Amino acid sequence: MSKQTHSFQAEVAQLLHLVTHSLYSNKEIFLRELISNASDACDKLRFEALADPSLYGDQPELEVRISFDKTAKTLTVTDTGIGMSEAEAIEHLGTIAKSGTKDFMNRLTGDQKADAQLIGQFGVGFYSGFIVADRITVESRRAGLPAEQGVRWVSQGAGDFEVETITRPERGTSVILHLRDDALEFADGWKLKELIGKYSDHIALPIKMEGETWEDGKEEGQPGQMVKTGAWDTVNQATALWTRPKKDITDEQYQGFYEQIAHDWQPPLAWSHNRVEGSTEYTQLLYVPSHAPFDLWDRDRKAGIKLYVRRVFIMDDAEQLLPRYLRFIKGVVDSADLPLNVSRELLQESRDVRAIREGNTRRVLGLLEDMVKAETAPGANAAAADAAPADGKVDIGSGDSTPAPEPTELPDGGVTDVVDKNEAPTAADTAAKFAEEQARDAGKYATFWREFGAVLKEGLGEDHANRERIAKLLRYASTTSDAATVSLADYKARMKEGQKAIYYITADTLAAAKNSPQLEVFKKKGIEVLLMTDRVDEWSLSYLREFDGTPLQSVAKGAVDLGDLQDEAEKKAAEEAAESVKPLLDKLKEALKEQVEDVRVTTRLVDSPACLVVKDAGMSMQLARMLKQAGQRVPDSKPVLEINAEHPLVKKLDGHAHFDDLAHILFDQALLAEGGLPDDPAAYVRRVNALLVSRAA
Ligand SMILES: Nc1ncnc2c1ncn2[C@@H]1O[C@H](COP(=O)(O)OP(=O)(O)OP(=O)(O)O)[C@@H](O)[C@H]1O
Repeated sequence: MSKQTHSFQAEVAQLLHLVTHSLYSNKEIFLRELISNASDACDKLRFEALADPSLYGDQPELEVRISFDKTAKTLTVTDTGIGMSEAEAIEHLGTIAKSGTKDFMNRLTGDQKADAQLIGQFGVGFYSGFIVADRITVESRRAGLPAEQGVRWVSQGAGDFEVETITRPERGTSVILHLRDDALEFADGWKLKELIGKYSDHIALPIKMEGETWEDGKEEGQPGQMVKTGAWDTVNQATALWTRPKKDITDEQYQGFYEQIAHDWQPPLAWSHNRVEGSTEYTQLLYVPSHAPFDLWDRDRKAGIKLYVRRVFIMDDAEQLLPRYLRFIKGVVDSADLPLNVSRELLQESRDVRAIREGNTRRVLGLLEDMVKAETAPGANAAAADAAPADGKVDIGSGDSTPAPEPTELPDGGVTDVVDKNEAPTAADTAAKFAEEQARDAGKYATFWREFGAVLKEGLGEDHANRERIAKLLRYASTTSDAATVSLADYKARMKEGQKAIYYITADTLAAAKNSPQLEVFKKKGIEVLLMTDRVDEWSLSYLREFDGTPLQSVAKGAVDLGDLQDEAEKKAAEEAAESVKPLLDKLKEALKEQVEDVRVTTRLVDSPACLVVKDAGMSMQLARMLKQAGQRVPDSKPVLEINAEHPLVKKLDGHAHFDDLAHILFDQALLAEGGLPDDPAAYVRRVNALLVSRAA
């Protein structure tokens, strides 16, 4: 077929412009992106070939070859992966299927470093080739298609690309970059090897380069040069990182692997690498990222765990391997038990998967607990070091050569971690290492909480089995701390003598929570109240009725019962006040019968005249508002108006000429004070103005 010219989808053209301009200062990332695509293509072939081994044809090797030609100014990345048919090349290299790409463009900041980090997350990988090339030729043949059905795709990275049919004897893809004059540094063996080591060492597939050797000039005075030997050498480690013994892996390598699988160039906060043995056998390598992705709140967001079965890549985003509330975790699970042809449907039913999921959950919670320990016990001693390594990293036995040491049974579920006992360090070593790790880890949990705390809270409702562990990890702001640093245990330790509950309030913002009239009596008595402002708080706390034997009590629900914190005299005064204003309460009830369920005297107010509360079992007004905003149906329920009998405004009410207006103003103000809006704001304004005028007159 003759050449056809196609236009890029408008978004691609726009993207190309952005990519080549904004990433120019970080040129070298193109190689990582192209190798990553080549590796994905090989993974795809390996997976499809499980069902149809003939796809391998006469080329069983899966590998990536990188070659360059200084004279022709080209750099070529070739893989023996799945390849592309002509239609696929047009589709995959000419359009962007992902809806996230628009988001990508909106997020480009002009700050080149930040933008470079975004590139991988949004899958604009291939186009990064245009940072260093003024023309890219892609030659490909899809596995299973005959040699005559190869395709050549050529583009200069502007508005269009050309496609023609070619004969290509080999399966797979070659991406040929025609280097720009200012990118010729990449047509160099040393440079390329350095970049492969930096970015792609952990690709579980051989990356090969042709060997070079020095040849002296043939004649006197002629300069020598490097010449190709014709032998292809593997230049990366080419073993799946998670199968290597932990002691052989450096922190930099763990971080490099994280970059590769998470497409995140900021180092993770912590990781945990274990082989688990027992009735279900698997290796897990799980990372806690240091920042939230842009789509953390997207309900359809992909999960971050890659599933392998005996080192064969099976799928990305295996959502069954961790509960949803840990969806921010990235990593790899390699199962020894699952069948290679496992499907997503099968995963849902598998007992092994359930065991892995539970094991992963425990491990992540353990990692978080270790971060907390590192924060709360600086300078811990060797005894603590014996109990737990600071970052939860546990030694792993060798994947291949060394037989795994005997595991010790853990009481909680039959899974075990393999600890290489032969390598046991001395107590002094451990203590020194632990102290060093702690210094490094200080502040990590605070970072974690800031980024992911709100997601972890979902676990209260989602994961009954681990609810207590999750509860210990929660952090809130409180009337003693604006920062979300107060744990429920801290709170309990500070409770007043005679205090029977952990008090909290939910609101839209910290300011609204802090200044809520409902807090007045708590402030007066110096009782700490937790301030909750996450949308998920109210819902999640409905699953946490108590912590360590102490009930949690919303200060905006039910009547305040400060129990022993109120002395007899106060109780008596309150009862008397209630009696004396009874006729007023009846009148208010009548005036506001459309708005409120009841009117009663309160002891929770000091400076404000009134506030609104809901009944003990009722949905808080804050949650009701949130649900309504989200378009959900909310059962109609009216709040209770509580009035402060000591307040001058309340005292003035009885017998006032504008009683009805005042009653409504009292109600609307109470609503405003706790973050709501009057049903009829104009009527509220009218009433206030009428009163102001009548006073002025
Ligand atoms: N070497 C290759 N072999 C086969 N298909 C490829 C190759 N390189 C790219 N493709 C196809 O082109 C598509 C677009 O590649 P691109 O790098 O732009 O995004 P991506 O790989 O999907 O995303 P990301 O870079 O985030 O992994 C790929 O999804 C794949 O289908």
